[in-house]
Amino acid sequence: MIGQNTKLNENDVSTADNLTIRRPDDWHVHLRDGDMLQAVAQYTARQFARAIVMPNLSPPVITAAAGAAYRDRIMAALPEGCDFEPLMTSYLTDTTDADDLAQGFADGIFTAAKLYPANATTNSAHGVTDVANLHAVLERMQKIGMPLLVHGEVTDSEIDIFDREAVFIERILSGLARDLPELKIVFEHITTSDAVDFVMASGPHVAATITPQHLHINRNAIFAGGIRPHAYCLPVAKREQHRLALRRAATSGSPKFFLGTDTAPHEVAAKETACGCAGIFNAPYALESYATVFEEEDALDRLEGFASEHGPDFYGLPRNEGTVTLERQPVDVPENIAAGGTGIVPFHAGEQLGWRFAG
Ligand SMILES: NC(=O)N[C@@H](CC(=O)O)C(=O)O
Ligand SMILES: [Zn+2]
Ligand SMILES: [Zn+2]
Repeated sequence: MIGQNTKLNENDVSTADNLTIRRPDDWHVHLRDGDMLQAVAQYTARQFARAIVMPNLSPPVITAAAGAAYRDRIMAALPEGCDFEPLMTSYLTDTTDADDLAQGFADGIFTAAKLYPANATTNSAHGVTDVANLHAVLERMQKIGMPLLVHGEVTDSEIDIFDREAVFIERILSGLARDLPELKIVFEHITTSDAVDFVMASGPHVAATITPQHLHINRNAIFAGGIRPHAYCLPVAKREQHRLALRRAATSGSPKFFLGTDTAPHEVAAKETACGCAGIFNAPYALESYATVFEEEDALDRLEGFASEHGPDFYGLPRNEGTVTLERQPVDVPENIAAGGTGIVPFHAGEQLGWRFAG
């Protein structure tokens, strides 16, 4: 719904002063644990009603008991009575037990299960070495309607880092989708036109999340005038042609694409170092960042579908009640957000965005 505007036609999406949409969800977040969880959970809970919480803690969240305990720690990190629901995920390993996983899903502890190819990204050392090891687990997930979430990159060091997503589609994902046609698969944080094409060509059980950073930056941002650790995440940003394909997909109105920020906080000290961690912390200005892209693409009227409808529809969960409003007002993104000793540099640090989250 586009807000009333006294000066302009109220149907003119691109010039309205505010934008009110159904309360959105974030279908891919890293909330971490301990002090970092305490520092960052509020940012996701402020903008989103629900979030799919990644299980790549150290050690990873594998059992239903660990998932339930982590959910309790997340709620304890938020103010009393906070209206936010963390949706927990189980980290798949070579030895995941199908019965345990199905039980965790039936008990409402796990909403989905996450496939990290071993060593693909942060805290994925316990990930899956060969999807063949997961066959029985994936068949069970298909049967019970439990979504599979995928970090879609091969880990073969012989494969160029910019090709790892496309090669993952060829070598692994296309076979999975073919062999398990009813399995709900979310291809997480897609970064290439190859991924967009694959999702579009697949049946209704294959969807994808798209992050703000992959809509805003291409790989040049990582090397702009020097090496830029705060623009580095995995999968790494690709060429401009891929960014443009992602923008078309996100703003297309297709129910196969939905919001997943992949907010991935790392302290400054862990980013600005000889071997900096992968991950961009975008939770504090997530909706403002997406709204900027949708406005640039003349598609503000499609933000609600992407942010608040396609995700729950795919997962088979109810859409949220209530609304949030974005106002057309300049917002200065700070250089650093307090957390731990050195803080975190947020996405868009030092920039001005044109939308303000009004609650
Ligand atoms: N996206 C990232 O660059 N990093 C994530 C892991 C992930 O989502 O792959 C993290 O946990 O830091
Ligand atoms: Zn990932
Ligand atoms: Zn992630």
